[in-house]
Amino acid sequence: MKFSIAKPDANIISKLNEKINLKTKPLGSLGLLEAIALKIGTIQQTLNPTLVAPHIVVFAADHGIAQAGVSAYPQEVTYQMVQNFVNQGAAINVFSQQHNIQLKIVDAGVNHDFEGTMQIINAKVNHGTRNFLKEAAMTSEELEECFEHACTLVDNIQSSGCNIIGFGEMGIGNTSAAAVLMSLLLDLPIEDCVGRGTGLDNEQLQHKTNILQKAIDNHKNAIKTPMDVLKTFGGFEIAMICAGMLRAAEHGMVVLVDGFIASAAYLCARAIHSNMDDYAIYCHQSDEKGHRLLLEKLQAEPILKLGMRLGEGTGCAIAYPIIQSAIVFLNEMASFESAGVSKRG
Ligand SMILES: Cc1cc2ncn([C@H]3O[C@H](COP(=O)(O)O)[C@@H](O)[C@H]3O)c2cc1C
Ligand SMILES: O=C(O)c1cccnc1
Repeated sequence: MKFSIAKPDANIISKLNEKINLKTKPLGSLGLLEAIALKIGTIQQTLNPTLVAPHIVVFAADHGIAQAGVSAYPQEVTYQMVQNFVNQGAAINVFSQQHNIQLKIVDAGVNHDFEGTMQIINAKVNHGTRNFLKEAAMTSEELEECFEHACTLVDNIQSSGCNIIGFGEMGIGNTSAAAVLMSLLLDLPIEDCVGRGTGLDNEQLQHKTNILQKAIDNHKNAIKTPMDVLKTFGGFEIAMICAGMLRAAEHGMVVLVDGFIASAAYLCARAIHSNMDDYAIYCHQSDEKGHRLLLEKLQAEPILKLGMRLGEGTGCAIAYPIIQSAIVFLNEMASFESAGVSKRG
C-alpha cells in the first residue's frame, strides 16, 4: 500500500511566527504552546487553525509472544479490557469524555469472539498474532489486511469532519513487540528498549530481555524493510496504528502520538514515509523505560511527563486540552497593536 503524504509548504512558517511574536507576551514566553501552534498552523496552512471533532481510536489485539511469560498479566485481560472500554469503565473512557473526544474501539485481532457487540468496530484479522519467538507474528496478507482496515476507518473518521486524531492500543504482551520494533528501527540494543510493561520484577524483566534477544536472533536474516519488522514482530493493533497514522497524515490531519507502544508504531510509520514527522504531536513521555530514549532519538519534546505508563491513548486525551490552549492563544490573544501595549525596546 502506498501513501502520498505532502510536505507542508514551509512558506507559512514565517507568517505564523510573526503572528505568534506579535501577541501581548514576551517573545517565546508561551514555550511549547508556541511550537504546537506553529506546527498545527503549518499542517493546516492557515494563520487561524482549528481543532474539529477530535477522535481517539483504540485498537485491541492479542500477541502470541504473551505465551512466553513476558507480561505481568494474563492474555484474557485484553478482551476483558475491551469489554471495559465498551462499558465506559477504562481510563481512556473517562479522559476522552472529560475532554469531549470521540472514542472508537476496534477489535484488530483479540483472542475472543465478541459476538456482534455493537460498540466494537470489527476489524479482526485473526485471534491474535503467532509467537514471534518461533515464527513471524503475521503473514504478509494479514499485515496488508491491517493496513486496509485502518485506512478505511481513518477515511470514515476524516469524512465526518475530524482533523485531529490520536491512536491508542490494548494488547497484553505489546510492550514486548514495541521494544523489538524500537530496537530494530533505531538500531539500539534490546536492553535499552525493554521495560517492565505492566509491572515485571527484576527477574521477570531479565527473562523478557532474554526472550526478545533470542527472537531477534532467530529472525535477523529475514528482515530487510520496516514492513518486514512490522510483520515479524508487530501486533495487529500496532500495524493498524502505523497505517492509521500514515493515512491521517495523508489527509492532512494532526496525528497525536501516545506512549511507548503507539510510538513504536509511529517509528514504523515514519520509516515508511519520512514526511510523517510533519504531522505528529508527541503527547507525553511514558514511564516505560525505552520511551525517553525513543523520544530523544526523534528529537521530540513531549507535552507531558506525568509518570504515566498505561497506553490506551490516555496520553493523547490528557494532552488534548493543552493543544487546545495552543490554538486558542494563536486565534484569540490580542496583539501589541490591537491591545495598545508597547513592544520591547
Ligand atoms: C488492566 C490493564 C489495563 C491496561 N490498559 C492498557 N494496558 C497496557 O498494558 C499492556 C502492555 O503491557 P505488557 O506488555 O506488560 O502486557 C497493553 O495492553 C497496554 O495497553 C493495560 C494493562 C492492564 C493489565
Ligand atoms: O507507554 C505505554 O504505551 C505503555 C507502557 C506500559 C504498558 N502499557 C503501555
